[in-house]
Amino acid sequence: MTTNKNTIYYTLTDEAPSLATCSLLPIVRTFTKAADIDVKITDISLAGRVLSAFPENLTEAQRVEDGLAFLGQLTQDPDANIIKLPNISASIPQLKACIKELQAQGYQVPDYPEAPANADEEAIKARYSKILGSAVNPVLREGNSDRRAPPAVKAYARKFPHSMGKWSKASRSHADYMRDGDFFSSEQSITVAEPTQVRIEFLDQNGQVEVKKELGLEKGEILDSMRMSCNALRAFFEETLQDAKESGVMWSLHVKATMMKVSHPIVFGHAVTVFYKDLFEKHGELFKELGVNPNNGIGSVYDKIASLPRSKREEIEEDIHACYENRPELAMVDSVKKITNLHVPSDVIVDASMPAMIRNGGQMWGPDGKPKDTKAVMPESTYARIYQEMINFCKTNGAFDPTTMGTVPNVGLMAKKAEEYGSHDKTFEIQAPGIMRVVDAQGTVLMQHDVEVGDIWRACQTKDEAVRDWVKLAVNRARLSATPAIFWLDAERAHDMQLKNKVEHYLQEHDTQGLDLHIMSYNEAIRFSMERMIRGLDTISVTGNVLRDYLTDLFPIMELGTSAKMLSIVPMLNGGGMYETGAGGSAPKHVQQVEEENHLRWDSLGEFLALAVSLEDMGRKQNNQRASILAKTLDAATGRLLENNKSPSRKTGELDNRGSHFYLGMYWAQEVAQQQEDPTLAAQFADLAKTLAENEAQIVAELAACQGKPAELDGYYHANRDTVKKVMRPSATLNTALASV
Ligand SMILES: NC(=O)C1=CN([C@@H]2O[C@H](COP(=O)(O)OP(=O)(O)OC[C@H]3O[C@@H](n4cnc5c(N)ncnc54)[C@H](OP(=O)(O)O)[C@@H]3O)[C@@H](O)[C@H]2O)C=CC1
Ligand SMILES: O=C(O)CCC(=O)C(=O)O
Ligand SMILES: [Mg+2]
Repeated sequence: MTTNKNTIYYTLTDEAPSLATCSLLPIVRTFTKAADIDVKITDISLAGRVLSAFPENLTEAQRVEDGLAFLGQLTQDPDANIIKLPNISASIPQLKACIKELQAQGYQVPDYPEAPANADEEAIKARYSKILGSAVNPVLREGNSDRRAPPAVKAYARKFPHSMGKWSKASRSHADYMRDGDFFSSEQSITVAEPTQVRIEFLDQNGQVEVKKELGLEKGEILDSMRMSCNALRAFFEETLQDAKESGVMWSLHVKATMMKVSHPIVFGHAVTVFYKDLFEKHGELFKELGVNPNNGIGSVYDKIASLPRSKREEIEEDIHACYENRPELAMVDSVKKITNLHVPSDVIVDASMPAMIRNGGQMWGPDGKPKDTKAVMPESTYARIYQEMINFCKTNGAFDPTTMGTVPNVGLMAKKAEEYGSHDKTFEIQAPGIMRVVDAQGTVLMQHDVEVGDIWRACQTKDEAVRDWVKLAVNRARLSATPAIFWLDAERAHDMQLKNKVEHYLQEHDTQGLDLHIMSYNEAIRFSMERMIRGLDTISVTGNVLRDYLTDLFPIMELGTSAKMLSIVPMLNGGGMYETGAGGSAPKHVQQVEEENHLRWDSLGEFLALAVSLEDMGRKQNNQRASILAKTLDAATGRLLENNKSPSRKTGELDNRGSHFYLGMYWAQEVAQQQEDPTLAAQFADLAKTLAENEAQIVAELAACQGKPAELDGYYHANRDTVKKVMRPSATLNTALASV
């Protein structure tokens, strides 16, 4: 691998962020080339990953580099400097749609074989399984996570607060979770003293052993195992549905089928077959023949029945509608298009969906398009309880106030596929009654669970090195921000107690004098943080991987309206840096708005913040003074952009993503032109600063003129880059000004 120390690797991803990149990069490169920095695009989009997985199916000209493999290696390089935008963590329906689009464009990639009929199809499925779900982040995140709202961003939220729904004390919204039979209630955990080999085995009722997986564990590594009972899960869904029906509250499901890519789609599938029980009972045989997969949502039924004769299809559709009669109202993703919460597993993703509901006064959208109180069902009680705590808090204290509230940054454990990130190949849906167990080389049983058909069993690994680095990061962050830091570790969780030992041990490696560090259970920790937050005080949350994911949407969405405005840094274990843009996803709804009205409401603030720290790092590590100047001036420009409220508006016709990029470019050019550390550099940008300021009205008008009409992108997952460039760069005046530098 040849890498250049003066290169920033900027990822090309999917949906809204990839559109934004087409407009932002030409501006960024205008600046970075003055510091001899190359900003290179690396394709890790879903379509790019599909294409690179099947080179033999493509012509020479169609083949693409495996961007993810390249960046995966780069993460080990101490000079790595990567800017990572959010990418699609694909559900099966998203993957299939992407494949279909590529095939229509002439790429002969194979169909996704849901039920492989032979060895070839097995092999194809195995290749695709590496692309499904959270397939990018665990590979690139070779470090722990440091996510926070910089002071300028907090100041912006205080000056221009987003709207918050009102919380009524009489709200009936609540989180509902399993009280027994879930992963939480069965979790076991060990730490191995020395490097060792273990086997994950299934022991059937006849005493036959099947080795499911062999694992090498490092010294000090933590291994967890847990079981979710299928019967308990289904009974729980049925109870929650009946309870919601009787009490007249809406029902919604919140899982993370992308990150927990094996276990949560199965959980989602059970919700579908319990909610539409009568339908699946009546048509079970036919659905099996048609290949309906409830784990893909009720959308899978609609897909598969499309080929049936009209009368049969209508009968089934009527049976679907009949299910709604006996069930509570179901939360909707799009009530106009009749897309429910159970349509596809990637539409409602808990990290974003629960905060959105809480921000909205505890309500979600009902089938009639009206906001309603809802029962938010999250089977895994491990994490669901924090949402109930926040709901209780809002019922008592009212909605949070963005103009006065403090902030809760996060230091999250995720390096080296920590915790759930590494669970995919160690998660099993049980096929027969028996025992799942972890056995060492000597045959000693280290952990075991009785299991029944349909249960989900999973194991997770956490490396000692990752924990040690996480503790260090927490101590440094607490010191740098002079803020109390809470380790969220639950005394009732076996895994957390293993972690606690390590935390206590590794804290001794640091000077913690004067720091305010605590270890608290999740409920205590969230209450403590919220109590402080409404008094304007800040509290760092130091958490495991799933809470990292959940909290870095939950708090920012209350504080800033969106997690897109977070600074999100991954200091890599080997010394390199990855700078993520915000803490949110790829905003599919935003693309729809572009297609319909040519307005992109994506806020690139996360990209601006990430680029500034990336340049700062480049300046320091490569001794590139111009990079340091660009970092400082970019920060100042971002501050002005926030101060003057030049962020994208949600409304078509008003300033959008492209307009905010123009303002960033103008302010940045002005800041560079004004600085005195490097007069040659200042002179280089004086003309641009002047031209952009003089043509501000003209450029803004050109950027507004294109809006209000549909925009054709020639593809969704694999849009034509030239077409997208035209759509995203409609101002001739701006383009000419940039080209002249
Ligand atoms: N780091 C990563 O790679 C991540 C990837 N994902 C992936 O993203 C996709 C969508 O996930 P989803 O759970 O819907 O979450 P998103 O964060 O994409 O969307 C939730 C909502 O957040 C708001 N939002 C997010 N980013 C921005 C932004 N930059 N500017 C303005 N508003 C923003 C939008 O609200 P509004 O509609 O009100 O404008 C959006 O509809 C999935 O494929 C998921 O797998 C998700 C999280 C992280
Ligand atoms: O890896 C993923 O699928 C999602 C990651 C995510 O949501 C996050 O890091 O906040
Ligand atoms: Mg997230």
